[in-house]
Amino acid sequence: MHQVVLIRHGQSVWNLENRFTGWTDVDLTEQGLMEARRAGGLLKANGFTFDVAYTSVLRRAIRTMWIVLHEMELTWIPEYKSWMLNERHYGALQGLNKAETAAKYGEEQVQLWRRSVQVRPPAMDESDERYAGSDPRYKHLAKSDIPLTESLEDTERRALIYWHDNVAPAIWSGQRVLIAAHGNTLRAMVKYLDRIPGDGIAGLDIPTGVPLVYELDDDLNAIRHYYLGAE
Ligand SMILES: O=C(O)[C@@H](CO)OP(=O)(O)O
Repeated sequence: MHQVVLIRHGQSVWNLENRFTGWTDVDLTEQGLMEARRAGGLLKANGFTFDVAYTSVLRRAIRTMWIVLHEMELTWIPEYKSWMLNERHYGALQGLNKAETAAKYGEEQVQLWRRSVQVRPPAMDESDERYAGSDPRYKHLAKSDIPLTESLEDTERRALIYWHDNVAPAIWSGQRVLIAAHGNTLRAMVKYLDRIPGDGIAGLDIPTGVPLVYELDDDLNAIRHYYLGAE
């Protein structure tokens, strides 16, 4: 049996302010830092350990991974960062308040943007100062890979390329893997691991800073999953 532990970053400043975040690089709040410390402590107390860790290029996930590894006395293990594990790109909605946007466009429309598998939020313009193409961390990307908006399905496509190219081989080689990522990247992985068809994932939200343990068979099909230390 194989095992992989997924963790969504701790509460971020924009989680707290209820703003669409996506690729915006906001930091953790005090509560988020505490959630990450608690997660690391819980993993250690429950006998977990890791050989390798993966995260996005966004500081809320990176910092969560670092804190978890620090608490576990595992800061020495190899860690890899990739834009492919970034949060779903929220297009032109990035930065807007979710409640104000719902008041303007209606709850139903905002729910579609947030939780539909295929619907993309309104796209950002390339001339927008928030455009990721002007951020040095994405300068090595092909222009066609730099999103202007993404559906959950788009996010799933890139996250699974990363899974198949990097994570699955590590698991198969016997390494114990930690992935610190984001609400929608992890929803996309859960959708894949649990083979949830269509819009079946719509009602699933992943809490911040709680380790989600997946036990996998030799073909990396999920056998069971559980949250560690969740009430
Ligand atoms: O704003 C975001 O990027 C995400 C995660 O916080 O929000 P949502 O819950 O709408 O997917």
